[in-house]
Amino acid sequence: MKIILDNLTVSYRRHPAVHHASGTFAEGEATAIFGPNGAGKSTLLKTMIGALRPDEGHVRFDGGSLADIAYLPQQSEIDRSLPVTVTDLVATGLWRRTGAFGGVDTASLARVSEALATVGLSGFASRTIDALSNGQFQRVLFARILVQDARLILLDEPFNAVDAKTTFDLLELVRRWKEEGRTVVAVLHDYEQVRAYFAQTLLLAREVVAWGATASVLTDDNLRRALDKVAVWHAHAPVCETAREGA
Ligand SMILES: Nc1ncnc2c1ncn2[C@@H]1O[C@H](COP(=O)(O)OP(=O)(O)OP(=O)(O)O)[C@@H](O)[C@H]1O
Repeated sequence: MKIILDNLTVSYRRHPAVHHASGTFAEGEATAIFGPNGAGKSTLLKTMIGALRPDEGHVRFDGGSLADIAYLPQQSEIDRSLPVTVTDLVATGLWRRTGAFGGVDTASLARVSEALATVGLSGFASRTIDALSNGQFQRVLFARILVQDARLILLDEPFNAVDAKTTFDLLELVRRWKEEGRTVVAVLHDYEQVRAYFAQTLLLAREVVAWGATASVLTDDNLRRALDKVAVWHAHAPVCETAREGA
């Protein structure tokens, strides 16, 4: 499925965090969203899943819909104090098929077990999620994405505070998803990870600085332009005039 941003502006109290962004996330590609802190990366993902409403412009899905998306928020936004088991959490990835109260049948349990094995967590099925390390928890969330079987996978800083071995294993899963023809979009801060696993990059600094083949986007010149843009806008982002007209 292809995702098209059409002149997208998203604001917090009319101060734009994403400003007139246009472009296309290519189908079956792995695209990194790269940019300085405060560049609007998380805001863009939240708008793509429908959690934030644009002031102006649209997100369009070509060949799919919101229901085909698996979204992984930043770890800091997830409540890990809930007394749920690893199996319970991974099984929520099946809700789209079973409904929230559909129960977990034998076939579903088999899918959950298989996903846990794939992420190297066989034997963790009945642990509660508060008893996991950051890396183990992130493996569980990737297992949940596996059972979701989504065409579009959105990941927000998936390797933050995650150990090197887990990061490597989960990046290999990203590679597999791409080989399976899924569309993967990930917010990342690690330049080497982007270069090794993401053929496409969107460099965002509130506005689109560059978008295309990673090698041509992540140039010194573009990175400097991105930093300059965010430095100027970050502290006193002005009210967007077009957003104000629409408000
Ligand atoms: N709920 C909110 N209310 C008001 N302003 C917000 C809110 N969330 C984000 N912002 C502001 O919007 C801008 C973009 O934030 P966003 O989290 O999208 O950036 P980011 O590129 O994901 O940053 P980081 O790399 O630090 O996670 C920032 O200036 C931020 O302070």
